[in-house]
Amino acid sequence: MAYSSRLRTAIGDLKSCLKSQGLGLQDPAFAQHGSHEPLPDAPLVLVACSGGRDSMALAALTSTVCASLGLRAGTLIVDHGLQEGSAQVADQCAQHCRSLGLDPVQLLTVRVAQAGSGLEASARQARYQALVQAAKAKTADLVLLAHTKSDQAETVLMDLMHSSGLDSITGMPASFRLDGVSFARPFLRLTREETTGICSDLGLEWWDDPSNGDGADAGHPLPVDYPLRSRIRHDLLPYMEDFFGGDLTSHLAHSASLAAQDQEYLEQQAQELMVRLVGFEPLASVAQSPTTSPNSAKLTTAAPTSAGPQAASIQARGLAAQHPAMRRRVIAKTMLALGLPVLSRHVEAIDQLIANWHGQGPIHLPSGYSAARQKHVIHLCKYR
Ligand SMILES: Nc1ncnc2c1ncn2[C@@H]1O[C@H](COP(=O)(O)OP(=O)(O)OP(=O)(O)O)[C@@H](O)[C@H]1O
Repeated sequence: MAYSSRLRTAIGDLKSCLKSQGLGLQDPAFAQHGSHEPLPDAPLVLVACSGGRDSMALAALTSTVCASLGLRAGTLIVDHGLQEGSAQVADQCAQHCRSLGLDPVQLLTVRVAQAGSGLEASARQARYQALVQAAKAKTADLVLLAHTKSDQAETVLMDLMHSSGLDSITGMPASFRLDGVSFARPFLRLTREETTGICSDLGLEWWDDPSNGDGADAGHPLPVDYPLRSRIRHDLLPYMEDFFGGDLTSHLAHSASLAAQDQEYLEQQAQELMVRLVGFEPLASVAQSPTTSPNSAKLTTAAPTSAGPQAASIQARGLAAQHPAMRRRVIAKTMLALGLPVLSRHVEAIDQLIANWHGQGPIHLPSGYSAARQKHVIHLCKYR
C-alpha cells in the first residue's frame, strides 16, 4: 500500500483529534511493533458509518490508529429505512466494518417521522438521537463523524440561505457535545476526492447513496427534488469554482474556521455580559459555555435551569454602553434562554428600547411574551 500524503494527513488529523479529546497513547507498549489487544476497559471510540466513502475511510483509519494507541474502536450504523434495500446496505457496511477489526459494530434502526422540517432534517434528527443513545449505552468516550472539507463548504452555502450574520458562515464545528455525548469531525481538512483516494489506497469498497447524485451526469443539473446538499454539491459548487477559477471549497472551509473562532470569542464576551447584566426567573445559570448544535456552533440557549427560566430582566444602561454587535448578541441569547425564536426584527426592536429609548410601548414577542422597558430595566416575560 502506498503511504500517500492524503493518508498521512488523515492519520495525523485523526490522532490530533483524539488527543484533543484526551484520547492519547494508553501505554508505551502500544506504540511498539506487534499486536497488542486494547484493555477491555480501554476508552471506546465509535465511528458513525453510513457505508459511504468518507465514513468507510474514517472507519478503516480509526481501527488502525486506535489499535496503535490502545483504544477500543467500533462503529454505529444507522438504517433510516427510507430507501428500498437500506437494511441490506447497512448489513454490508456492518460486515465491512467487522472485517476491518472494529468491535463493537452496532446496527441501529430508526423511524423517520415525516415532520414539517422536511425529510432530510427529520432523518438527521433521528440519526443523532440514535447515535447519542447507543453511545451512552456503550459508555463510549467519543463518536466520530466523517464530514469533510467538501461537506463544510456545502454547509456554509446552505446556511447562507437560511440564516444571517456571522453565525451563518461558521459551518460545522470540529467537535461538540450533544446530550452529554462528545462528537468530533477529524476529516474537516480533507476533500471528498482525498477520502475517495484513501479508499483506493486501502482497497476499501463503499456505497454511493443514490440521493447524493454522485453518478449523475456532470453536465446536467440534478432535478429539484434531490436534497439541497446534493444539488449544491453537484451543480452549484462546481459552477462557482468554475466561475471564480479557484479552490472555492478550501476558501469557504477556511473562512468558516476563522469565523467560528471570531464567533467563539464574541460568545465568551456576550456570556460574561449576560452574567453581569441579565437576570432570570426562576434563576438560570448563564456562566457555563453554551451548548452547540450538531451542524454548527450557532447561538443556543444560555444554559437555563431544567424547567427553563420564564422571565428575564436586562440592565438597559449597562448594555447601552456596549457595541451594537454585542447588544444584539446578548438580546438574542436572552431570548433563546427563554425558549423564544430569535427574529432580527424583534432583536432590533428590543435594541431600540435599550439604545434609543424615547418611551416606546411594549414589543410583542412569540408565545405570549413581551419586552417592555421600566426605568432602566427591560423586562421579558409573558403578558399578565
Ligand atoms: N446512516 C448513517 N449511519 C451512521 N452514520 C451516518 C449515517 N449517515 C451519515 N452518518 C454520519 O454523518 C456523516 C455525514 O453524513 P452525510 O450524509 O453527509 O454522509 P454520507 O454522504 O451519507 O456518507 P459518507 O460521509 O460516509 O460518504 C457521515 O460521514 C457519517 O459519519
